Amino acid sequence: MSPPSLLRRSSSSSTLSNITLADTRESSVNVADASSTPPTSLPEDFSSDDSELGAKTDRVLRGRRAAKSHLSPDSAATAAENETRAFSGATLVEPSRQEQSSSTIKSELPEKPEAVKDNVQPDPPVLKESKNRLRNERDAARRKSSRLASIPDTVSAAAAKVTSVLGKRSRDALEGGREMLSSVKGLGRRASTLSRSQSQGLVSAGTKEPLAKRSRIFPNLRSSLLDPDRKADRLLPAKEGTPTVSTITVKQALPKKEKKKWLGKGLYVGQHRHFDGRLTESKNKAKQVAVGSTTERTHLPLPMFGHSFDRIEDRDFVIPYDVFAPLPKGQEKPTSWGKLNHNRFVGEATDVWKKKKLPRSSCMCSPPSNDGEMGCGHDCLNRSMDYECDEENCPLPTDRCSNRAFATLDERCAKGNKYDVGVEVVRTTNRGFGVRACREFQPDRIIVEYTGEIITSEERDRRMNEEYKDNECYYLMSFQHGMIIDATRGSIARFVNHSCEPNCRVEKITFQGRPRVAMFAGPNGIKTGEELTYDYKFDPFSAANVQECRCGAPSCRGVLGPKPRPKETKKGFVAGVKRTVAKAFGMAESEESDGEPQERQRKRKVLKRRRFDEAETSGETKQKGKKQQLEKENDARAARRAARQTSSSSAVVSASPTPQPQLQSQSTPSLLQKTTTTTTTTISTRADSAISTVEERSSETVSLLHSLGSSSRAAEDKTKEKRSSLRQSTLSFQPLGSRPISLKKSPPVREKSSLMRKDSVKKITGGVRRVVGSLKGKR
Ligand SMILES: C[S@@+](CC[C@H](N)C(=O)[O-])C[C@H]1O[C@@H](n2cnc3c(N)ncnc32)[C@H](O)[C@@H]1O
Repeated sequence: MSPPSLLRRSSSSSTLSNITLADTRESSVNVADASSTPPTSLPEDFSSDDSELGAKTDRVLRGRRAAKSHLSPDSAATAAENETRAFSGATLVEPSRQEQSSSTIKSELPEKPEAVKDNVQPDPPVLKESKNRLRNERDAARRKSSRLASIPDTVSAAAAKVTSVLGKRSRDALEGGREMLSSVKGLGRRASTLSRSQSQGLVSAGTKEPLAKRSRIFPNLRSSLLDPDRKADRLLPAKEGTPTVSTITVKQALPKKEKKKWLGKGLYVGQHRHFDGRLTESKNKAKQVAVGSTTERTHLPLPMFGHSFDRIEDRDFVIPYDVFAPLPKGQEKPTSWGKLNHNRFVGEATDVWKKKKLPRSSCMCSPPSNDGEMGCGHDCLNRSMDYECDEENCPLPTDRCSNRAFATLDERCAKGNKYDVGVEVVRTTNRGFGVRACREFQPDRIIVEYTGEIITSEERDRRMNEEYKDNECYYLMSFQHGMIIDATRGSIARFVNHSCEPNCRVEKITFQGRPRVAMFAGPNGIKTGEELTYDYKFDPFSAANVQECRCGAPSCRGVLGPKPRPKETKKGFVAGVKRTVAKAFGMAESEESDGEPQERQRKRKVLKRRRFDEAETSGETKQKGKKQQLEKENDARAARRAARQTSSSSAVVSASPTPQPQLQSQSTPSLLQKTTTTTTTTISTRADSAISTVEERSSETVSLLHSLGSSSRAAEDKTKEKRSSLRQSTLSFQPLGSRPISLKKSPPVREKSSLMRKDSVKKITGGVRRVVGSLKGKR
């Protein structure tokens, strides 16, 4: 009978054990050692009564099993017995191999001492020597075992590193692999994973169901590794007709094959499988038809491979317009900013506003014929007059009218979320705070309203002198009726910086009878992250207020506001210097001045004089003709009036046969004098009233223009031109800087309507005055 130890070794379940067996000299004690793998099968003919050593080893072994499976030593022993029966050497090892391995080991191992052979109780010295030898061998085996065990350790550590950079799914896979490795390690040493799993209640003695449930990724592999019996069972074909306990257990533990559940919603849901992100929608549809794919994508593509072709090929790609990228939290915030999201009239401005109501306007647009097209385009009367359409002044429904900027903005801001607001304050490198877009804005789209306190110019001066005298920045902008928006307490738009090549523009629009100022995207639109800028058209009023511009645009004017006009042209200056030098040296004036021959200069002067004379003459002639005509008319009118008076006062005179002209001529001096005086007075009175009438009427120009309809288009075009020039003055920035403003009173702000009025009034009054003057002169 072969020693139990040898058989125990030969029946090790793991492949590793089998390999080790051929060249390792291990004793029975080695098998029982804590550091070695517990045997999984025992020979059928093994008996614990064979020797005390064997019995001892067996007890130790049973004790360990009990500890690992949390069973009492007795039940462990029972389990071990069951296991012994179940995992017999015959079951696990092929007979030929078994024989071979047994014989190999037998031949390699030293013969048992005689004492052992003869007597079951060996002599103590012999036993001691034997024990020493065994201990040495055991140490050697332990070293080898730990070397083997370190391999899975290294692999496991590497796996842990990889896990940290992978996604959840990949991490799960690796986790499974790692457990697998530790199981391998456990097989080599002490099956640590198994015992841990057992301690966690994942594997119970009877069933492996919970563990099987947990290992979704490699259920078979993992459970077989955790359960060495099962692996052995799988590796070595069991004897026919000898179903073992392990076979039954494995069948029970087999998990159900789980079916992957794809997501039912997400960004790409609905796209067909052959969808190519680089193609247009129509091309994609065509491709789908060509491929014949009808399957819709019901899951998200993995993000790590998304746009990989663009990255690999270093190709540009467009981010969708609705990308929203706000700044991360913790940005520097401006101090001393009182937020005010609507205009507030302050002090006298309220009265001014109440007195000077803006006229109403209305458009006559019709809905566009094509579906989806928007009405109230450039030819909308409201739009051309900078009025916004609403239910009362526009016949189009809201969703067909494109002239509802402020209504849209109000709706957007009411939502109050960051995306709809779309702008945020940002610290710039060299211009203090600025405003950036955290989303994209289409061209001409309204972005943000410029609001603040509406004050009169007097209040502006007071504030500049008293409240803001130590400020570095001012937030004043021209408004309506000579009033000013002071956005020191105002909306975020006050932080928008100037640029000589701006991406936004500022417009004043009358919405429901009230003027409002807002920033609109320029013709190129605004991209996410761009800083908003507009041209301040800054009026510095004096050189002291001129500020250096740091916009960095290629066409930067260098200063905030219009470029300063050069005082003297280089040509004139050079010519002046030349003249001075010539005079100083007593030289005759050079033949050429400013590079022009004197003769030509003289001719030019003569020509100029002649033209001037001609113009004067023709003007005089015209004036003379007009005067004569006027005189004739006046005379006739006076004569008629005199005749009427004469006929009423004296019948004699009327009855006299004296021809009318004579009578006229007789009475001419006194009558004419009187008439002329009356006429002059009447004309001058009329002129005054005409001026006032014109002034009154001009305020109605807006509504008149509207009623004129198509015939007023030409007038509108002119108005448009004027408006563009007006915007410059109306929406220019008020003087900034530390200069006390009241010292140099700012010129009155010219408004659109007032400019129209003044121009037309000037013409009319000029004409009337000329006529009156000529009449006076005649008199
Ligand atoms: C209405 S504030 C704009 C917000 C201001 N940056 C702030 O931090 O409050 C106008 C002031 O900003 C500065 N600024 C704006 N645009 C500028 C530019 N292009 N170059 C230099 N300074 C500019 C000037 O000091 C100007 O007086």
